[in-house]
Amino acid sequence: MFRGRAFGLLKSLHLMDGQPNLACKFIHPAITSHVHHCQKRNVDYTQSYKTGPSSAGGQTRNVPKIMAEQELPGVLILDIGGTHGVLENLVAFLKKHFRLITMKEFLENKKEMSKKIQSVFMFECRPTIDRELLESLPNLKVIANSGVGVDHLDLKMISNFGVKVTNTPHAVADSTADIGMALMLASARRLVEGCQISISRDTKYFAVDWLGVEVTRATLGIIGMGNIGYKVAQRAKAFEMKILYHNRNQRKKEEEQAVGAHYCEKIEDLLQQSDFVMLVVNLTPETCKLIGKRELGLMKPTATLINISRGAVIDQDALVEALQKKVIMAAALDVTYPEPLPRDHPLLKLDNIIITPHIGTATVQAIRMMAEEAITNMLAVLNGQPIPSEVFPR
Ligand SMILES: O=C(O)[C@H](O)CO
Repeated sequence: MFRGRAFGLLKSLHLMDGQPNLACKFIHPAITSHVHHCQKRNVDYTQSYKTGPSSAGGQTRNVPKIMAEQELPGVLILDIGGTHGVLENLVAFLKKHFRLITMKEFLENKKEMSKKIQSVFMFECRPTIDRELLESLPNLKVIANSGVGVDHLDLKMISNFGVKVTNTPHAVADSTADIGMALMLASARRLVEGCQISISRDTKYFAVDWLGVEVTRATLGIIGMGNIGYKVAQRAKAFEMKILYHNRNQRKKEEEQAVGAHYCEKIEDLLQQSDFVMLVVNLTPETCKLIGKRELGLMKPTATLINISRGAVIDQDALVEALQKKVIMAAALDVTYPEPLPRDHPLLKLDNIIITPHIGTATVQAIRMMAEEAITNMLAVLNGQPIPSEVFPR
């Protein structure tokens, strides 16, 4: 079992002394649909920055045109923790146009700064956006979240303050789908146990006593066919898997055809037929504890449950019981509640589970794209332009 701390967090506040004056969009060319989305809105990508030296895998990235001839008095608060090396060049680029400060610095100079802040730029769940913070930022216009999940934000309360929220659904898709596949393969082929056997140099071990199952041609049930779910389906197709999916609101006919997926109107049908069930939904009041005792009981005893969405989508007590009693064969979770689990949590005592510390987007590429997508959204709001990815209160 693998446990650890979540990757470094980036959080920032963006302060503007005057009106925003960036002719902006900030985009990674690999986010194709996002780019198309922006191109339809006449975005001008005439600037670029280098993510690092080419010898170290650095690339040239197009960024939005910035009206450098205009005065740019903005202040951007940026706490990028462990991601500093990865975002170094992006930070240097931003520094040309904004003054950068940290959240700590903001809190220490709240009185002087609070009126200047127009945007909060956050990675993961930091900083905490509560009523007190919102009350201290009278000119706040946007909270640009790096990540697709916004369950840590009280959207209604934020909207009541007249503040917009944006997210990064495109930047996260590939890396999160990769983690879904990695968990599925690792669980099926018992990679973590295998690693432990190798490390302990267990001479009594024979592979035939210790078999996994194959992912190839197995049935995968994807719950939530959004950007990430679709990327999972594309990968599963390469493994010749039979792909079932269930969406609460919408059937996705185009995606279905592209990957040869079958739509299950009833989640029960998907649960009963799948060898692997992968959860890729947003956490909302409707999806909270979507998978409980009843749903686990519908799954095959040979099935594996994979969760790359949010921990609370599963009733964890029910999962513990199902794994203990072998109602299902195994689980592989990148998300739990809380994160990390307390040391004595029963999930951590099971041997038919893999748990990773919410690393779906913990890649160099994803972190950069998330920061870029968030900045694109942030600048769009500040400039009164169409917002590529706005999240609305429900
Ligand atoms: O919400 C997301 O996109 C991931 O959990 C990373 O923040």
